[in-house]
Amino acid sequence: MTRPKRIAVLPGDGIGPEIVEEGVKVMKAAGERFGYHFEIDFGWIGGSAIDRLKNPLPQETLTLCHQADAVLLGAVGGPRWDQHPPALRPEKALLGLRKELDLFANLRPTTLFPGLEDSSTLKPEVLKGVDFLVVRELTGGIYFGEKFTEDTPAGEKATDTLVYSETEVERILRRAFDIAQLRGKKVTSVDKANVLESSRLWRKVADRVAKDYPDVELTHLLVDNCAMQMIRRPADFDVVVTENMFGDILSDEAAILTGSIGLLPSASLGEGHQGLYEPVHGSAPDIAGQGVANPIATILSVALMFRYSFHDDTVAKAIEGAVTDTLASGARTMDLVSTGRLAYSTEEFGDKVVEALNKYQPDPTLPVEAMM
Ligand SMILES: NC(=O)C1=CN([C@@H]2O[C@H](COP(=O)(O)OP(=O)(O)OC[C@H]3O[C@@H](n4cnc5c(N)ncnc54)[C@H](O)[C@@H]3O)[C@@H](O)[C@H]2O)C=CC1
Ligand SMILES: CC(C)CC(=O)C(=O)O
Ligand SMILES: [Mg+2]
Repeated sequence: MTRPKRIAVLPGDGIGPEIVEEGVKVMKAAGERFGYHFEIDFGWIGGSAIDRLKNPLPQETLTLCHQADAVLLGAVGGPRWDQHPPALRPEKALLGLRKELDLFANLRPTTLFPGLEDSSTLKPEVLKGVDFLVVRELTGGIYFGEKFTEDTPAGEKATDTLVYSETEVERILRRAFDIAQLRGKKVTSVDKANVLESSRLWRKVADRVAKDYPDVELTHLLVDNCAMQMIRRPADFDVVVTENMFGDILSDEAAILTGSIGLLPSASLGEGHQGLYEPVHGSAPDIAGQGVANPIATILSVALMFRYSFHDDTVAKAIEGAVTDTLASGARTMDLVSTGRLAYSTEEFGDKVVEALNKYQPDPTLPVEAMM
């Protein structure tokens, strides 16, 4: 039996096309091995869409995404478009797409691959046992609030507003608690309730929601303290739930626990099965076009696509296992390589993962990942 799936693929800007090519390669290899047939539609987004169609998020791209079972995205943005007006910036497309598909829950898993302890700038003993999930609210908060600039006697004045409704806060907290029940049963809710009204609402809702999950332990942390604890005692965290901007910042920090931001995947989900899968990192203009970007974050995002949109943990685990095996064989991209060792190109690493995927034997003793 072949399972048909329609995938919208949006390579975007900078290293986006390079890493997405490897993600698609692994997705197709997984499809061949595990009986999926993919119909792939490529779409323009971000700066490349501005250049071609004068619109960072063209209607045809939105239509492809609406029709798809899942969306795979590279990254958007770059210095070329940094002076554009707000509505014509590449990043506007990403925010618009997340909002349009109502993907309010951004899952950003942080785990340490065996053998990569030396790639992190932190001490190996601090990293032992790191395995947590940042659940970031993705369609509200300061990135979506009213913003404007005005001329005043004190010069130009710029305003960004941070707004959250109880409904928005409750649905992301419930998602975090639901996931925690399937993991380590610990939720750390991160806010700035000593200063922000929106955070006081967040904390009040978190306390109320927690009453429905008596088996899950809730801890509140102020975001500044959380930023510190995350690198001081990272193995203590299980599910970290927070608002949009705090989650954006904390998840980049979390990348350093694993060795590189080139390793962190993400899944953006709403109420249904459809999801947007993309690396946590950006378009990395500093290394774009050189064939040296780490494709692992994108490949692991494909694994999350199988897990969350196709509810197929076997394939997700096979892809994750293939990445683990490839790293165990000593293959490293430039961001992970230790001095004196040879780095694989983006393409070579992708080929290695496909090779490992074709050889991968599932471990029958491993439990099937608990899924929502
Ligand atoms: N989801 C998205 O599309 C995102 C887009 N951006 C955009 O990307 C552009 C660059 O932003 P930055 O702040 O430089 O963040 P970035 O994440 O693109 O890069 C930060 C650093 O990490 C490195 N890096 C990132 N991904 C890598 C990979 N796969 N392999 C090896 N090294 C990697 C880069 O070379 C750079 O030194 C900006 O225009 C920004 O707005 C930033 C974050 C997310
Ligand atoms: C446009 C930005 C909000 C993208 C970003 O940094 C992210 O989602 O991590
Ligand atoms: Mg970010």
